[in-house]
Amino acid sequence: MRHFDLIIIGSGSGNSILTEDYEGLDVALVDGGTFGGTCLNVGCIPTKMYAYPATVARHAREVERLGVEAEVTRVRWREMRDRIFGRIDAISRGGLDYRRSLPHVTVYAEHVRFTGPRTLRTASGEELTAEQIVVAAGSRPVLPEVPGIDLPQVHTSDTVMRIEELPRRVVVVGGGYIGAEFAHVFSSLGSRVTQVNRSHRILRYHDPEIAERFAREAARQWKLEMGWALASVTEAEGEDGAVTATFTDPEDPTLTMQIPADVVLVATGRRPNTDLLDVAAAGLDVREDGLLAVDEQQRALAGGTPAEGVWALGDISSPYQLKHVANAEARTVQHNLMHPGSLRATDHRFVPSAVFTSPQIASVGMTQAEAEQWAVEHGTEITTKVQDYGSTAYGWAMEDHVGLCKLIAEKGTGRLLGAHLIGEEASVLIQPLVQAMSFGLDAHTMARGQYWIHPALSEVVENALLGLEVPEHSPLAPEALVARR
Ligand SMILES: Cc1cc2nc3c(=O)[nH]c(=O)nc-3n(C[C@H](O)[C@H](O)[C@H](O)COP(=O)(O)OP(=O)(O)OC[C@H]3O[C@@H](n4cnc5c(N)ncnc54)[C@H](O)[C@@H]3O)c2cc1C
Ligand SMILES: NC(=O)c1ccc[n+]([C@@H]2O[C@H](COP(=O)([O-])OP(=O)(O)OC[C@H]3O[C@@H](n4cnc5c(N)ncnc54)[C@H](O)[C@@H]3O)[C@@H](O)[C@H]2O)c1
Repeated sequence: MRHFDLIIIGSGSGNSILTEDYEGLDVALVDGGTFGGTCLNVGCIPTKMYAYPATVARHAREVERLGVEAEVTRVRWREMRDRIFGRIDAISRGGLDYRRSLPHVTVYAEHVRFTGPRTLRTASGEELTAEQIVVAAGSRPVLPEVPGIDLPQVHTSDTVMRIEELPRRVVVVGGGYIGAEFAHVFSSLGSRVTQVNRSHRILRYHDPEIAERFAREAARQWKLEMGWALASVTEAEGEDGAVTATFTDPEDPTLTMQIPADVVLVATGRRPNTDLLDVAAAGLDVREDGLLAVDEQQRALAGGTPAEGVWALGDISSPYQLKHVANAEARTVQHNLMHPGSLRATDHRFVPSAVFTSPQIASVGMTQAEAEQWAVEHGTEITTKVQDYGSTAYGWAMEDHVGLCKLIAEKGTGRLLGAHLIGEEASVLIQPLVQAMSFGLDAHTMARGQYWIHPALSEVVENALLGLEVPEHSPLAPEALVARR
């Protein structure tokens, strides 16, 4: 048995806790998977390194409307893959070597399970205890339990980015972030893609106006099938290496659909790794959705109250499943471990997210339906404005007929409640709106209290702000900015 001051389970966002402030502590960093976790190795970073060239290829395929003839003549998949993972694998290896080089850090490259409060057992049988434990053990893909799910042609986001060739035909199962991003990557690079979703809406947590616009664009780029659940995957007869994915209608299982494919990518959600950690042995609370229960200070809960010396962050305890949220929670834990007398809470008020497809999608705050409900509960009114990219000068330059910026605000104050964008660079355009919401800037002051570069695409945000029915003299507006307007 070995006792530590601090054990961190998970080298993804958990790894970033270890700054020089921790040099005086005896620390164990435990990870049974690839060092650096999901975002670096199999998540945000490699997907975006594929999504960018895919977007470039998509533009080349669609530039004819601007009077330019171009075509994608060849995609060198292996070269792209090796460039991407040449960079990523080196960062992962370098991170592991660096941690191993630190005298105060012991790295355990194995899985652990709880055997009691603040007591763990490694896969090789060693018992570890600590004064403080940080659980940052993440999540993993959920696979439907259907025949053929273990065939080598069936992939998840963990494996599909390392395949040898760009597949001719890809079936993407699932209509969430991961399904959408990979459908974009493979179809733009040249695979024939069919995306199949169980429900009749893709990107179901997005504002319906955005999700519908995306579904329209997706259906133009690849085949989109809604209302089918994966039933089985079988080896295709007479076609070497190919498979047939069979789907049934969840409302009438006698209705089936069969799609031939070279790769089936399953993107049907991710589940927190609480079950693999035996958190019950430590007496920790697990929510109905499988997340480890935490409070705003990131303290793990046991019987509804903070468990002594146990913290959690990221996908294991966060319903957002987003890296910037995991990072923010890691900063909270980093502070709280060192300052037990002045604990901080994580700010989860305005969490943005983006889908890196073509067009991109970005969103923060309430959808229109959520804002309407909020207004009823608070005895107030909302105002909304939808501004097309195509109504701005840069939108004309792009000959854009897709992009839109939808804003939702409180009528009486101009307080921004939600922002939802689809279109070119939506993930970048949204950031000033996140800033305004985070710092309480009202819509009119945001529009008129600063210059907007003409004729940049950001004018779509300016015009959307000006289109909201909000007061010019908001009670929220800071004095200095009112004077400047
Ligand atoms: C394909 C894909 C694309 C994504 N794209 C984006 C994006 O664009 N933007 C965004 O914000 N988010 C994105 N995400 C989500 C983001 O990757 C996660 O929210 C984030 O990485 C979670 O970080 P974490 O530290 O909680 O967990 P992880 O980074 O998963 O770290 C957990 C670590 O714990 C280890 N571990 C688990 N159980 C044990 C155990 N019992 N013993 C020892 N070690 C254990 C694992 O091996 C892993 O390394 C994406 C995810 C995927 C899958
Ligand atoms: N850009 C980003 O920020 C980004 C990118 C990728 C992933 N992520 C994170 O990863 C998480 C997981 O993403 P995801 O796309 O796997 O999950 P998700 O929950 O967003 O979507 C899963 C989809 O699969 C469908 N589905 C479920 N079971 C099915 C079945 N048997 N047959 C057919 N369809 C089925 C669901 O209807 C749903 O549309 C997300 O919640 C997100 O936070 C973020």
